[in-house]
Amino acid sequence: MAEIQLRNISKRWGTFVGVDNFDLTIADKEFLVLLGPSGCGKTTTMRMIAGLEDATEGDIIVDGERVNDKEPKDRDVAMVFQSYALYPNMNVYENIRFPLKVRGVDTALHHDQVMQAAERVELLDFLERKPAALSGGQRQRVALARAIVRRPKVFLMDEPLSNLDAKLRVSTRAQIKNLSHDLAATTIYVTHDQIEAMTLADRVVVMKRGIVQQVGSPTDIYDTPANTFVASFIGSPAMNLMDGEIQGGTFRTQNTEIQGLSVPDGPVTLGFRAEDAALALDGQGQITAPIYTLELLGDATMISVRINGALVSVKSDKSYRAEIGDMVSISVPSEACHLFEATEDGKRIGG
Ligand SMILES: Nc1ncnc2c1ncn2[C@@H]1O[C@H](COP(=O)(O)OP(=O)(O)OP(=O)(O)O)[C@@H](O)[C@H]1O
Repeated sequence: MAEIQLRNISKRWGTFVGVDNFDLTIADKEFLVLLGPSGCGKTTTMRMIAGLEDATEGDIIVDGERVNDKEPKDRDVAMVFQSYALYPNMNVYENIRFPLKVRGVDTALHHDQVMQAAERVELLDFLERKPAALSGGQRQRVALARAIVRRPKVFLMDEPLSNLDAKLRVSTRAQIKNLSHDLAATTIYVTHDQIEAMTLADRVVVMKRGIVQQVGSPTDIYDTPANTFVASFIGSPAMNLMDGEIQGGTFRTQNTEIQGLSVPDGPVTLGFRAEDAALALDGQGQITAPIYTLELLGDATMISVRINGALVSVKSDKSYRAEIGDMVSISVPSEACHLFEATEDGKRIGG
């Protein structure tokens, strides 16, 4: 059992604010992903939970107990980093065993626990090897085995997949999800990769410049982004965003007219996802513009036009053929539209 409460925690270095007023309760066994661009404060948040960084303000409470003043080794957390952090002179067996020694676990239990952890991540054939003689994926599995060997209450993982190639990332991602489920540990996972966040998380926290932008399930965040920053960070491609004016329920901007929107008159940013729009083969769509680029994705063709200098994309059939410069018409149903204030990171106001 490990419920983690972060009560208004902040981290400042002088006047610089790394994390601002982070307030969230992470449920027992939850898989929480901290997502955001480089420098947004993800790692700092995690280091405060681990005790590697002091919180300037706020309380960190694990299972009802305030742990701010506890040493990292006295918090029941295991960390996995991007850089593996293995001991080069120890073989795989000794690397996995190390946390048991440090924590003073009864020596008689070590062998069984190491073997179980190694088996769990398919390393039994590599126990004698030193880290230098392992591939990146194998090294990351050693780091995982070392984290699970003593069955901590909390796992903290900082971009554990970012040194792996694309294929290994997918299989290791699946392994992490499965491990976390089986071990029933509370997991906090840091990434700047929105696909990792969406596939792994029970809940995602999207951060920007130290400030939480939105907390929600992957579906919430995808379907109802709280502002244009979240809308443009989640999804591949990101949500199409266009600046324009609403007048009498109709949105207008360059080459675009979308009716049936129920927000007050004035400037707005309108968004929609590529898969929620379609090519209007009869030419009667809401956006009509020349094709800027076409991308073959295998299962679909992505067609993009440019509106006020920004790319607006729509997914079409994989057999669709056209040339750059051909005129296309795109149908955008009003129900597919998200409306945001026309400001930087504009707040959601409708849709
Ligand atoms: N010891 C420190 N002193 C001053 N500023 C720091 C210190 N550590 C981190 N920062 C700053 O705090 C901000 C948040 O850093 P953090 O490492 O948490 O970001 P991140 O979201 O994890 O980024 P990345 O994905 O690049 O690891 C950054 O602007 C960083 O430069």
